[in-house]
Amino acid sequence: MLLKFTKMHGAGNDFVVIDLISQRARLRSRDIRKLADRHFGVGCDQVLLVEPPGSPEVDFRYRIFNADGGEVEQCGNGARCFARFVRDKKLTAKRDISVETAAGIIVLHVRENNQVEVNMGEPVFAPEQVPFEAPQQADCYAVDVAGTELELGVLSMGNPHAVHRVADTAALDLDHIGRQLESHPRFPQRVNAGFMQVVTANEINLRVYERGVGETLACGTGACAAVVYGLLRGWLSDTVTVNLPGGKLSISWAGSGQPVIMTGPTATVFEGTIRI
Ligand SMILES: N[C@@H](CCC[C@H](N)C(=O)O)C(=O)O
Repeated sequence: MLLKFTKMHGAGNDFVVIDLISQRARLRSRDIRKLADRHFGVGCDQVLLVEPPGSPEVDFRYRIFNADGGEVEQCGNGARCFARFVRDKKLTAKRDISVETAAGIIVLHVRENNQVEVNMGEPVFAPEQVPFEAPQQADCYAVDVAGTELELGVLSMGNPHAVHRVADTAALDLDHIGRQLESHPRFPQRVNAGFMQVVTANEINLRVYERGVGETLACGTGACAAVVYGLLRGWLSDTVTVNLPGGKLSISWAGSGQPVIMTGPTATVFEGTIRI
């Protein structure tokens, strides 16, 4: 079967986006892994599926698969590319687009300058909902990772995140520590592992070892999680520029009971067809 796709990225976090409204296909886990493979396929961190809505309350259904073939609940950079894609393909003319994800409904707003603002919903801290094994909820947790005790913020942005503050993100051996944290036994569904350096109260540097992928050039939900954790610890103010290896995101959070708002760029790289 020939499948049409679009290659996109948001701050370097790259995607193969597939329109399953205008074409029909059933993608198996091995098809996703092939699409994501940087040598034998197209290459991406995540495959995003654009599907018709399951209910009249929303405009589209948005499904996300990591490069390892596993379906996941949320992807922030992907959400921005999703909004750009459905407008470029004329699947909608709306600037406010509501989409159903495995983590609930999120709302995407396409600005005049093509930057997309996403209401990512409220962060969730209850350990059992992350999920994370802990006797009770706390602002931070001491977790032994490969023989080193790390102080971690743990929360869900629809998907699980652990965040650790470091003095210098450039000095990290992320492949080692990120891999160990991603599959730590206290995270039964594994975790996205973020390492943040506070530059000022309005700026951080962040590197993320993503669950099911490895280090990515940017992680939107990871940026949200880092800012939420930094704000709760009193290190950050309510609007923060997050410098990631592939670009910048702006994250705002007004505190408990409020949604996290993420703004950032999107880009289309090329379009193609692949035999699956
Ligand atoms: N790149 C993402 C997150 C993608 C999913 C993640 N790897 C997971 O397994 O939860 C983003 O921009 O948020």
